[in-house]
Amino acid sequence: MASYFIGVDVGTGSARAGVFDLNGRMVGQASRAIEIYRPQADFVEQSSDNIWQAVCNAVRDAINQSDINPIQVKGLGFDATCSLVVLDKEGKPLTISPSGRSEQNIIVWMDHRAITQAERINALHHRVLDYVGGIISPEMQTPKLLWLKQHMPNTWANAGYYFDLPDFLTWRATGDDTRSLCSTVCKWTYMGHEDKWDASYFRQIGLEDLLEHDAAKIGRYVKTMGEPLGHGLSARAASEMGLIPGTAVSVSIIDAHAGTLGTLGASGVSGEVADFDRRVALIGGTSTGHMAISKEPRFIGGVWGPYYSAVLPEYWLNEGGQSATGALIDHVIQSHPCYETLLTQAKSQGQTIYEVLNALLRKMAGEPEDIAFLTRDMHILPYFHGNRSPRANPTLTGAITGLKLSRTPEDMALQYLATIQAIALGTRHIIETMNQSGYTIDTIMASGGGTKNPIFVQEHANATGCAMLLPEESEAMLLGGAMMGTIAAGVFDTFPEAMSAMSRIGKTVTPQTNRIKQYYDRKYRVFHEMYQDHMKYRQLMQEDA
Ligand SMILES: Nc1ncnc2c1ncn2[C@@H]1O[C@H](COP(=O)(O)OP(=O)(O)O)[C@@H](O)[C@H]1O
Ligand SMILES: O=C(CO)[C@@H](O)[C@@H](O)COP(=O)(O)O
Repeated sequence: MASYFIGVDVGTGSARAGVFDLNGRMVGQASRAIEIYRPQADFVEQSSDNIWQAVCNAVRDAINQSDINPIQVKGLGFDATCSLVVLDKEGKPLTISPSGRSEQNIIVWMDHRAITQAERINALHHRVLDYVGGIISPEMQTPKLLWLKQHMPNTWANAGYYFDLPDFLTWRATGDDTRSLCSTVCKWTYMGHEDKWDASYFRQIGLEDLLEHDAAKIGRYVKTMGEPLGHGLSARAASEMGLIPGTAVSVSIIDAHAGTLGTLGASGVSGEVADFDRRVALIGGTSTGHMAISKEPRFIGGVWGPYYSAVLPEYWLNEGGQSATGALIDHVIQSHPCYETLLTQAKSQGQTIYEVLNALLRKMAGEPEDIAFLTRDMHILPYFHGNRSPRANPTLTGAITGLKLSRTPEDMALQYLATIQAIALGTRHIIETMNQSGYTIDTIMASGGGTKNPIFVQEHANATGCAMLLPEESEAMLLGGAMMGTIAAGVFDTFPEAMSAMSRIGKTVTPQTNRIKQYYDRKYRVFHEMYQDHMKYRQLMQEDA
């Protein structure tokens, strides 16, 4: 009987499961929506019970769809967004919300309630900040924990566990509360290269209580991805998922990092080999992550990391990112007066709204090579949810120039295109910054929901001048999770082995023409000027105050 491996991926909008064979071919897949609450501006919350239920249902559906016997499943790997889960001492959900509802027990990664706490931490210039790009982000866990301590003393007093969402999932699956090196290094300031928490940091920021009892609440045991947890799947979780108790479960990973496992080492039919200095993995979902790895630590201001062994053992990860990309595209189109009309049209044609907008752009341009030029007079500064990299400023905001008194579908298509182009220019800015610090990136290994969109992919190639390599298996996060399951089950010994057996390049998209390159060079200048103008406005208004 053939063996199969399951990857579970919890993104911002849904929980997904995929069943894979040892060649990395997916034989079954399912997805379930998850709830999201926004009780006030900058607050974004979820429920760990709701997410666990969605995970179990997705796993059951994926197995049914794949038509395999659960006994053939030999290993599982979980990935998820790096959101903060809070449980009481019995392991029950504990509120983190102004609503007071215990179901709302997750502060989602994109929540910006802790901007003040992050600023306070940054003012201390502690050495752990050297390992997060020089500036801690309110999207990371220690500012959020500080916010909780200051604003929700009851929750603070009653909390028994603080988990990164991926680690919550493996704890719920196995009963083992070991934490992942990926989450703890990337989001919790664990010093992976020294294999310890830095007590002086926790003391300085006022969270020294978290290190009591061997840091039991935030991570007493920290292990590398691929290591098996406890005795595998517990009887309870196995019955919830329709699997066999004892099935191997790997230490978890963050979603973008699983996408990196699923793509960064992929080989190609034309003999492409993985040169990690030249490759960046781009995971385009609600946000976008830009992941590059090196043998030596590279300290790049405004780019998260260097993170030791956060994706591949003994490699340092530099993680660039944009906090709102898919979320920004959706925000711009959903805010347009033509949204409902185009959505109805898309549904009646059995298409997505992106397909309808892409078709409209093709019609407006005449030739596919002319699409980029449609926005000569429309430019967007894409910092609607701050800038994660390389400016590392969560307080920045967005801007659009070139608006008219127009409310036509064509006008909506232009705003949609200009948004994609601005996001692509943000990626160019991040790659340029990485290339000033030792990388020679000219190849983007692309995955995530945004890369289902051919215009998103083509405009990223045009704006950056890089080749976009799309994996044969588009669900790269699920594949990365399944790879971890193969290692936990002892099928492969190392990630490079699993990567070369299970991931392949499917398609390459290259920049279109030299004329488009020159056009994007000009748009890139506008992109920078818009930021400078934005800062000038701020300065002017501060003088006014
Ligand atoms: N079929 C599609 N065509 C174009 N864009 C898509 C498609 N599906 C998803 N997207 C884009 O991808 C984003 C979500 O990506 P996804 O990887 O599913 O998200 P997450 O992992 O954050 O839950 C959406 O906001 C949307 O912009
Ligand atoms: O911070 C990170 C990754 O390190 C977040 O952007 C990430 O977890 C959110 O992922 P999605 O955009 O939902 O795929």
